[in-house]
Amino acid sequence: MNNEINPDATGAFRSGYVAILGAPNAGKSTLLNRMLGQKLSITSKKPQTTRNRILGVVHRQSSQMVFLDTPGIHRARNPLNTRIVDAALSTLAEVDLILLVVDAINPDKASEQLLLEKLDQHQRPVVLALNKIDQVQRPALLSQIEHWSAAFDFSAVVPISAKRGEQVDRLLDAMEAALPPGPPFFPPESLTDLPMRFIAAEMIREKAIRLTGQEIPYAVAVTVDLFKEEKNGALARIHATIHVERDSQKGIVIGKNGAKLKQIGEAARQEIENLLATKVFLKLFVRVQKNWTKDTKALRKFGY
Ligand SMILES: Nc1nc2c(ncn2[C@@H]2O[C@H](COP(=O)(O)OP(=O)(O)OP(=O)(O)O)[C@@H](O)[C@H]2O)c(=O)[nH]1
Repeated sequence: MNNEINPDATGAFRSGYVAILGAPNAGKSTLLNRMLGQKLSITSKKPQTTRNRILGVVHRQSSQMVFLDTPGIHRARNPLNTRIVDAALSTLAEVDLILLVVDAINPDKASEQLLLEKLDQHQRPVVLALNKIDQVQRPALLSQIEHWSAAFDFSAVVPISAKRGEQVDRLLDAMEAALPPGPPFFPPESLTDLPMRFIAAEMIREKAIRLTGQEIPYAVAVTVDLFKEEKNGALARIHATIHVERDSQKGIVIGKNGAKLKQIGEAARQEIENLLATKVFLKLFVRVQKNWTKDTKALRKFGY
């Protein structure tokens, strides 16, 4: 065991895998980023931007939590959504604890009902985070706490603001208490075991979605075609392709005289440089792949 890890007074160290579940837009990515203290999962004002399972590790003095970030569970309407739901549900069998995030401003009753039914079958401890309390009046919050406490036998119900970081420590305390005793899975310095090329692809996808505003829907995927570290890691050469569904979307992503693509590349490059702590040469391409969100074969290629 590493010297930096100090078991609590009883000598018990707790560890476990944690699945983050919740309706689209509940704030799962924001909360995960807050807990990890570093931006890994992507956030956006539009729902359903998290399509991949992201593994991050939170180290505390007396516990270690390994997070599996899952996409929002909602009713599947096309093959992409079916895969999202399958991925989210299959995560439950692998974890020691489930963290359910609910948007306290706009609880998505249908999604949450579906979720609670699934959670019942899994017999795992569930901690409920009632998120976005910065936007909710106290009486409304109290009635929500009552509602959820009656709806399910949660290990704990903790009101939080992921955005402001309010009560997030209390949430981590409650989660820690619900974990089984056990040694840490990873050395303390590991924030994530995600390969860097995956992180790079996520950063580019986030910038493409953010910088094209409302014009580009979820029909955006990014593949990293080349990721080469040079000069003993002082430089990373990255070639990536932004895949869209239609010619019109390609035009939007490229922009007038290539201005938009340049902006996306610049923003993504800076973020990847910060994360890798190296200089990055980033080259972006845009490709039209008709109907990729409906095409199961294409989905597999993009890793969904
Ligand atoms: N007011 C407020 N807004 C929040 C809070 N936490 C998250 N949000 C906002 O809610 C929106 C959705 O947050 P995300 O973290 O992307 O939500 P998500 O659950 O990961 O969404 P999906 O990827 O669609 O599953 C973003 O605009 C966040 O800024 C909070 O505590 N308070």
